[in-house]
Amino acid sequence: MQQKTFYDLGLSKLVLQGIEMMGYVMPSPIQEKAIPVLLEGKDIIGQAQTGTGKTLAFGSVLLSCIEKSQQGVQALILSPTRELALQIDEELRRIGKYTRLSIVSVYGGSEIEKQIRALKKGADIVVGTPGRVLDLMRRKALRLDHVNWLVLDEADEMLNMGFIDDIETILQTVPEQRHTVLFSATMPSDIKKIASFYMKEDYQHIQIKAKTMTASTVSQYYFETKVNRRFEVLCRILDSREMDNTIIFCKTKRSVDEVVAAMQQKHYNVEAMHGDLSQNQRMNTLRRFKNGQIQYLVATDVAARGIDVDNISHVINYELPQEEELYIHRIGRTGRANKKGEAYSIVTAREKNFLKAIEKHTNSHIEKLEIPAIEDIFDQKIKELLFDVQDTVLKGNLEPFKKIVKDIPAHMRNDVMAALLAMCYSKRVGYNYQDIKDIHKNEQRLFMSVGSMDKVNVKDIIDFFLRYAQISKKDIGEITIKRKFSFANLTPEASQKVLDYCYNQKIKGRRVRLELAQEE
Ligand SMILES: Nc1ncnc2c1ncn2[C@@H]1O[C@H](COP(=O)(O)OP(=O)(O)OP(=O)(O)O)[C@@H](O)[C@H]1O
Ligand SMILES: [Mg+2]
Repeated sequence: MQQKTFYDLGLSKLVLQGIEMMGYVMPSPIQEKAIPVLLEGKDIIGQAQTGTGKTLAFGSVLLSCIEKSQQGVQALILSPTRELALQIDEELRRIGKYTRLSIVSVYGGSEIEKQIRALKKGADIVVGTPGRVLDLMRRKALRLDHVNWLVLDEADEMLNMGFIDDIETILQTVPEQRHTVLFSATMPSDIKKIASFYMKEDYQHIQIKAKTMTASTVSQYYFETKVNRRFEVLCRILDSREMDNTIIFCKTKRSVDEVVAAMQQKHYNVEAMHGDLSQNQRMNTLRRFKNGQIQYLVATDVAARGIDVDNISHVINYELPQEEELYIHRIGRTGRANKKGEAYSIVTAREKNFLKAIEKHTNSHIEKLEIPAIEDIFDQKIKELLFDVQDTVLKGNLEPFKKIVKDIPAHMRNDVMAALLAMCYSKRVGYNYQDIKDIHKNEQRLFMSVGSMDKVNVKDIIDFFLRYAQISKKDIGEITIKRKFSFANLTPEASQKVLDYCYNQKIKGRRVRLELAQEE
């Protein structure tokens, strides 16, 4: 059977024009199946893997069916987060570019007055988060009595405990004679039961069956490590791989902040994303991430559902999520619209069982990888360096430098080139190659020492700091070891270096404390 094009589905001419402008030719499987049924007027639960175009599946139908009228809001789309509401709004505007329907999005953390004014001007479609929708209803700025289409995006999340009361209240004011449309990549059976309660009896569950529940284009791996080595493993992954945009997920806001601070100390281009940040900060961060100004985003699960950034090459679970479903949504931020992506999870021995449960639940294979070695980091960084060299050659304007090269005796050029590479290398990674090898060797010993105060091998630690901070023994005066360490008489720069190091490795706050005291 020949695959259908968008023209075969029954969408309106203006919507087809919009889709054409977006550059899409073939509908995805969920679009092909769901659009005709929705156009017939049936209620549906649409379930398909992450990144397979569910937004356009419902968006194109709403925009085809709704006609401009003065009656009030005709469609309400609810989403669990502000970012997602805004993203749906943007996608609808692209699809509906030629329809002249007015779309207003409403979400918390943003000036309500502005949203009230926008609604007053007349909205055909409203996209919003439940909290803000309720608020606007109570202020009588948003009336839902002409709503004919109700869409719950990320339906299972919306019908979950956290949102259900709000959804119930909203539903009581939406006319019963309406189309109810639910979409998500996941639909646990207990939630499906709740869902059916809100839908017409003859609703259809349209499910695009795939071998796995996780996106087929995402390869999944895990690294096993000890709890206190998580950050080190994260850095090794980041340093040994070629990555575009990458999202790193943590369980709590606090660990997001900790990871971001530690990464920034190491000069990664990284920002945080979680619910405690202001709406402006969140929007700003997401925008900069989307246009590539930020390479790494460390986030809680607020960024797990629905967020569509097209150049995310990797997702890393710094910590596993609470639920199996969330794993599916998290790693679904990569491998979207048929692109390839990779997902890594950093797990401890204790979490292995849960990882196995995720594998079983999603019917996917999560392959174990060895923690990247220093040599892997070396290979990757040299590759990046040589790439930059190539770029510089292409850009040209090297005449003054070429003159110098000419003067270097031929038999020395190899050495000089190697030295130049070594210099660039140490600049790029912060230390020279031999040193990193030693640091990592000692670091392991240090980590072992961290656990038990009594057995700390003081000499190892001191040697290690001497090497790292590139200071000589004479820079250090007395070292007192009581219940705390005290490095007396360090030069301020040396102190700073040691402090930076401690901070990086998150020894700070653990049982070993290094106290740096200046001479009195
Ligand atoms: N027919 C199509 N051809 C190519 N790209 C498409 C098509 N339909 C949608 N897309 C694009 O694919 C990307 C993913 O779509 P969308 O965000 O709707 O996925 P989703 O199924 O809702 O995923 P999630 O479960 O993560 O919310 C978007 O950038 C969208 O514009
Ligand atoms: Mg979606």
